[in-house]
Amino acid sequence: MTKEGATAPSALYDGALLQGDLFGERRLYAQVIVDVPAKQTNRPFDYIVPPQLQSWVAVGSRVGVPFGPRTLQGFVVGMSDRTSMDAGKLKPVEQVLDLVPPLNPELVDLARWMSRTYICHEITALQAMIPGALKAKYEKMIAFAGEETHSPAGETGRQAYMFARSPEEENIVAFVKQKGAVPAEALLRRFPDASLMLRNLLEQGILAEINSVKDRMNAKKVLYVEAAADRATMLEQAEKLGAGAKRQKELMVFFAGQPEPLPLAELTEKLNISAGSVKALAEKGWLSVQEREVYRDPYAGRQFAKTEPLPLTDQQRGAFVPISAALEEREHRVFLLHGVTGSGKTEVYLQSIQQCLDQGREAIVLVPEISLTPQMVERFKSRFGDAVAVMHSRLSQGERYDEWRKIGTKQVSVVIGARSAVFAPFTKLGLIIIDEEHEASYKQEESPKYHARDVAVQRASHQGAVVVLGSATPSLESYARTNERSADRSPFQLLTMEDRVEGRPLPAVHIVDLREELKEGNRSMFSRGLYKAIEERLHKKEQTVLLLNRRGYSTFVMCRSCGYVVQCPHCDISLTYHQVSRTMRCHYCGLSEPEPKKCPSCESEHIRYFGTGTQRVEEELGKLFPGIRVIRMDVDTTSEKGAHERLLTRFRNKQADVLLGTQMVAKGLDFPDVTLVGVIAADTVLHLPDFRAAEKTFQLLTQVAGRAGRHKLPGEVFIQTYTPDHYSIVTASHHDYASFLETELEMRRERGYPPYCDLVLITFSHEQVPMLVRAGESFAVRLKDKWKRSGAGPAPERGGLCGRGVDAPYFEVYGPVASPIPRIKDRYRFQCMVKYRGDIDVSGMIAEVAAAFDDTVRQEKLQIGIDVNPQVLM
Ligand SMILES: Nc1ncnc2c1ncn2[C@@H]1O[C@H](COP(=O)(O)OP(=O)(O)OP(=O)(O)O)[C@@H](O)[C@H]1O
Ligand SMILES: [Zn+2]
Ligand SMILES: [Zn+2]
Repeated sequence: MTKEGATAPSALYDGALLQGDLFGERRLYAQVIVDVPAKQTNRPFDYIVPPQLQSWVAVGSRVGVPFGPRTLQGFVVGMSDRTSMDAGKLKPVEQVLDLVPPLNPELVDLARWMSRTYICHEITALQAMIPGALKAKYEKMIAFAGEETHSPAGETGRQAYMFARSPEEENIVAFVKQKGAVPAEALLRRFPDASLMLRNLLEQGILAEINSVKDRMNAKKVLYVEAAADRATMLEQAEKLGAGAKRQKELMVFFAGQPEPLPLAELTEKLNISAGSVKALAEKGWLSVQEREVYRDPYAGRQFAKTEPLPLTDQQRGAFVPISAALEEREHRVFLLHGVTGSGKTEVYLQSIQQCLDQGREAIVLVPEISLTPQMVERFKSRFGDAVAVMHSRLSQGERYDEWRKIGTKQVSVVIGARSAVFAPFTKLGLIIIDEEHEASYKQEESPKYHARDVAVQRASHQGAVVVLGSATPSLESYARTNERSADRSPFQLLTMEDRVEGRPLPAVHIVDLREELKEGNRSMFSRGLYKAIEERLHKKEQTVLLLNRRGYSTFVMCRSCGYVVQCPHCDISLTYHQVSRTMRCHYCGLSEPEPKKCPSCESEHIRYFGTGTQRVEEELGKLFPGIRVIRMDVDTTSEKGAHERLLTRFRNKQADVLLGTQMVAKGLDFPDVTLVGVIAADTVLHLPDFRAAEKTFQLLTQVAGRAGRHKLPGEVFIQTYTPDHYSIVTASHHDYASFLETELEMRRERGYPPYCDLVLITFSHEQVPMLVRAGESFAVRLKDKWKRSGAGPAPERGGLCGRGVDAPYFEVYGPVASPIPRIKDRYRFQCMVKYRGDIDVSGMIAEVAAAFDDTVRQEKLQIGIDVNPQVLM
């Protein structure tokens, strides 16, 4: 049973029961968003802040609050001395979970913005901002309800306590009383046979059951030992110890000369003594043992040699000066730094950060998870030392939590991390850098489906901070914004670095036509050119990087003789092969065709779906070059903690000739002896059913080519492909972003895709197809209706986007059609795509339509997923 009025222990009071009247002199109310992601709870609820908690509760605090029969975790999103509710009916905040609020008003606002923009519950956005360790864990606690509480039950509790009979019951009560509150589980572990007695005590009101919110992870604590007396006393007492206490004597002498506290573990190891000796001396009062909070430091013991700023090249200076000026002005600006691979973008970042720190402000650096390598971290740690916290998913939950805590306590002023580091709770943010800004991994694929780039811009505008988006291959969306003409969005400022530092040349790129190789009788996965080039590197003891892009493998059908890829006649997108039904399907319009037996273009029978893995490439390398040392880097070899780092370190130390891998070898690596890069098959991404396929191909090829010849030795690149004439491959081979951009923009304009419009993908899933079709169609109709009634005019004809001027407002709903992945876990999936342009509150409209489906969603188990500006169209 739950006791009315018994106040839960607060984390602040270390388990002691809170006391006192609910209303002190000052009335204070907290608006709280509770930990229930549902439509009914997607708004703040008012709670009374009791006087003893008033100095601890602030906007951004995590609290435990009663909600129905439960106690829930919640976030305080507002504070007020009045409430529009009936104050007499409001319940009090029970717990405050942190000494320092983990979020701040700016982040709370950001969560509201995310909730509107990405159509998600506010609690989902708030939860995304804190490390997993702080997500709520609910625990049943047993507390003493007797004389110490002033709760209504207090009196009976005390009386009942006097009637408590057995000594065992007395023991339990004494134990709970001493602890203040004990987790029910722990209590039963301590008194294994006491469940019946416990129930009695609860029923008599001596003990009370309370719900408590706990963190999943606690700060790590370590025992520290230090001398409890001065040097002379320690030595004097050491003399008095008998011969039997040799170890204790040693310890006393040691501590006589040791003014600083030492961790117990270190002490026992160093002096080879047992913890028992320490305990004995502590009991005698000569040593003191204390618990201290420590940080789990993933980089403990690592030395980072300090680096000094490099004198900037002219092009670096050209980029740095405007960034520096904006920082100086404390002006919110967004820069797009377009610098070729090896142009020295990192040094521009480092010096910009330095300036930001010199102003007493803070900086966030985002890098794609995959390129958050030790090398990258080292560059920042070496320049800024302990001021840097690192956050990525390969850290343990505890390590991540500790790195994050350093931000709140102002021990660090730079955070380098993957996507979610954009939420680092800095309050004096001056600069956010997003390296490789084109990377799809900046988009979170589960709710809240945010894009770190948009969040960064939003945060920076709020705090008057500068954003620098860096890339050798900027996304079309970002590039287009450097030419922004609409009144409601400010343009990004373009900064360009066209050359590598010290005039090092970009590598020479050879495109190899694999159809020719086959014609000449070469069935190996290595063309003759690439084979010779690898052989040469082995001879010269230089290194090779080989990229095998597995994404998209086995899904498209291609002719090995002529390179023809089966495409949808209506959509200009490759058809996807479905092995089970042996059919080819279009995921945009739903077309389905049987698998072809012969190439429709050249009649060859060498037409088949594509497939090859890194393991097979490794085997073949071994056969072709006996004794070759290969490091394979893919999901299989990097799943273990630290494996990624270990493999790269081995490669850097030249313990291997070839680094073979998936996308993870393409980014950020800077190894002086890599002079050859080979791409086994460049087409794999190209034929994904995705309007960004060409862009992704261009980016990947440019990035991986950029790994070669970055230092003294010149580099060379081989791109093997069945479509050597595709513009994304041709332009990548010439390092020609401008030409790629021109062609690709024209395609996007014609087909009506970003950056010429925005997209929202709405995915419906259900066990039955008819239900889905009905729901999808009704959704689309309602949405179109809303648009019409908004007075913005009739929806244009299909394809109308390209006919109109690129600036005219536009709105159209496509579908419903089957999703590219038509069934997941026995649920069928359909989707609608909204394309729009202009300052239209499409998120708001969709949210309203979705709300009308709430009942269906609940009753019929229909699921509706909404993805604003999706990166993945599956
Ligand atoms: N001003 C400078 N003087 C001398 N060397 C420099 C200078 N700036 C950068 N470098 C060196 O040039 C190399 C390439 O720089 P960096 O790795 O920053 O390139 P990048 O632009 O980030 O390339 P990528 O996009 O491929 O990651 C590095 O080895 C770096 O130490
Ligand atoms: Zn063919
Ligand atoms: Zn189609």
